[in-house]
Amino acid sequence: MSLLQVKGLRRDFGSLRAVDDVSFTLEAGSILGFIGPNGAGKSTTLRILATLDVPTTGEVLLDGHSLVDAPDKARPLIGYMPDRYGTYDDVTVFEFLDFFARAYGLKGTQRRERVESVMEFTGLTPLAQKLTTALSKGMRQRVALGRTLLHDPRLLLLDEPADGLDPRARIELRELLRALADQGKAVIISSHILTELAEICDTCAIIEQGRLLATGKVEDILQQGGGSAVAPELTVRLAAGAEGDAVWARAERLLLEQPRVVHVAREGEALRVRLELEPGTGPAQVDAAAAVLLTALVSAGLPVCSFSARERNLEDAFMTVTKGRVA
Ligand SMILES: Nc1ncnc2c1ncn2[C@@H]1O[C@H](COP(=O)(O)OP(=O)(O)OP(=O)(O)O)[C@@H](O)[C@H]1O
Repeated sequence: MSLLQVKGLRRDFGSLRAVDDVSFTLEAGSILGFIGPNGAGKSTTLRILATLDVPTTGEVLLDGHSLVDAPDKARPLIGYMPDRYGTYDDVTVFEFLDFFARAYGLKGTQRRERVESVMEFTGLTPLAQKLTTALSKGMRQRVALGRTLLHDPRLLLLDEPADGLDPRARIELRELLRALADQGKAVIISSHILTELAEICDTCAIIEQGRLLATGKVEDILQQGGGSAVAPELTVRLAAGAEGDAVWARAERLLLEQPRVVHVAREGEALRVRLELEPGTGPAQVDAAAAVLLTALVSAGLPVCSFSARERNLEDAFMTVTKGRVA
């Protein structure tokens, strides 16, 4: 049985249906990316999963306990990090975590050990005596994550945890979440930053206007709707040398004369080439089309120094699944 089972979840706010018939399951040890634009219903769904709200209809089972009928049994299993989390003035990292550990009912040595182990895991030990208000956003966010881990929950619900983090803090967050999944925790992370989710998640769910448009393994979603595993876009780099712009212009003209090429644009030191291929085209046909272009460029004496097809990414899949209706 899956750790989390969400069945036909619906949440109406007056006449607005914020969550509309959402169903999915999540296994222990896996990370689900919850993707959708602003207002899609991500936070509402996560709040219901955190037992902070109740669905209009539908059912959620966590380790067999109904979140609607027996929230008290499910709560100890849940760690929830909302999209806006506060810290208190004049409180150190240790005091902040210790306060919440008390709230979770931990006592004495057990409490101290738990706070220390959470600080160790999140890399906060050297900052234990720093005021939380003096921390960077990335570090404050680790404190918030640490707070959700104090009672060792089995399901982690993280609402836009990567929002506003710099690239380094994002990578570090990714590593922390992977380590938590490796410990057997199930993680749901919502975001509108698609590329980032692709790297971190095992499965993903795309939501728009309250409805799930696609769910499944990231690889399967990448294939969905687009028909091909590889986006028909190529990147060509030239060793243009002294001739410079003339070489780029020649390559651009030549590429535009080739069959299937619909668009060529210079981007810095590369040409991006878009192809038009029939729906259902597979990677082999994309490769064949690319080979024709490479042969044409080399035969014309153009100094190609790199030539690659761009992998279809989650952003492409999102645009296909939502039919480009949302940005
Ligand atoms: N308490 C509420 N009362 C009325 N409407 C609400 C309430 N909470 C959310 N909504 C509405 O429900 C819809 C879904 O909101 P939700 O916050 O779940 O979206 P989201 O995907 O998390 O977006 P964001 O990334 O902007 O937080 C929105 O139209 C929102 O205005």
